[in-house]
Amino acid sequence: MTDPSAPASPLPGATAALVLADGTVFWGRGLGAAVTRVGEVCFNTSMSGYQEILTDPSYAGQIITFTFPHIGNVGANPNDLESTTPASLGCVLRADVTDPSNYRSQRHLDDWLKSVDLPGIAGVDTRRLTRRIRDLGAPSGALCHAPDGAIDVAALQKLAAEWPGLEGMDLAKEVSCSQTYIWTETLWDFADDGRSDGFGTLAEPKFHVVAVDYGAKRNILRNLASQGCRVTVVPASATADEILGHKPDGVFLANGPGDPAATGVYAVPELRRLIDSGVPMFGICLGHQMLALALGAKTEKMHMGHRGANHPVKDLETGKVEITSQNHGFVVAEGSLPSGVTVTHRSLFDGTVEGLKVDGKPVFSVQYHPEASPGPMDSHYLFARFRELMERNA
Ligand SMILES: NC(=O)CC[C@H](N)C(=O)O
Repeated sequence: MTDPSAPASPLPGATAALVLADGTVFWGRGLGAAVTRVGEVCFNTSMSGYQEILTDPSYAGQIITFTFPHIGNVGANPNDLESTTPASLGCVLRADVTDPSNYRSQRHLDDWLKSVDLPGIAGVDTRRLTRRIRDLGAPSGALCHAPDGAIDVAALQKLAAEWPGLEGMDLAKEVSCSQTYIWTETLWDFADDGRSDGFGTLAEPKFHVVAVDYGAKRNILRNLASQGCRVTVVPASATADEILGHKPDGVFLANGPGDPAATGVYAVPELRRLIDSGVPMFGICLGHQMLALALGAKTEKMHMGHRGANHPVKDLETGKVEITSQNHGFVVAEGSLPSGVTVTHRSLFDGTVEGLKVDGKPVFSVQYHPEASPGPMDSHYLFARFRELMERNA
């Protein structure tokens, strides 16, 4: 039922609204599933790859604003999914979704959003919303798609205001696999040009990697397989004994959603034992943050986070700058790093820690997403670096 005291929609025929905890309302036209979702509102500046972004499990608990205005114009297909069921909560778009025009498209974005139960809102002034997030930090918000226009702003504001926020939330346990499984699919073969399922299969594995699944993206596992690794994917709750019981040549710590400190409660003691075991380790994003916690450092919530495919990062060892794909709202507090841990990479946007290595041990990590799905492939060398560590350790 519509609350009569609620502000009237300034947009005739509005079928969706995004209401922030402070009462700010963005009216628009609904797309996707006709549902309401409540979470943190963030923004991503990538100009492509909306399907990979929406299915990245690291986005659990988040409503994603796309700053790029034309989303949906290349449709949707099954090859661009980073997970089967999206953990993100919905999308906020500037322009209405036009008919898809791309040879890889198999269905309309609106149709795909419906099939995975995700709501969207189009027609929003995403520049205004993004500036608000930049200036005031990522707010809680409620996104409602109601095809009959019955939108109760006061009720949505209440939902947003009561949402507890990502700090202290362990969401890895919600998106992690429940059973151990084997991954051997390799990267997309561009020679195939996307006209069929062009993923390969690892023929002769050279290494065995155990990947701890805090919310792993498929293209990370494909990158490992393309480096010759047969990957055993284990749940986030796996113990060091279980992981080492697989006799891995290397241990990979995946990306994932939520607050690393909350996830660390059960994972950190296990990671400490893995670091001491001398096995080569590589962590990405949440995996990097968890590694830092296991080394005795602290993590903290960022003001608005880093989300996009255009973030410059400097490799402090080579002096090279790589353009990276990022998605994180927490960061390792540099001042809390113990001696024996070296900062290897730094953000050229805000100077924050983007990479670490442990002196004298085959252990390193990055805060960004070197698989770059979507994004430039400047950082693929890190998967080769992990393989080289395993070669040297053999
Ligand atoms: N991509 C990720 O792994 C995200 C890590 C963590 N949830 C953060 O927001 O900082």
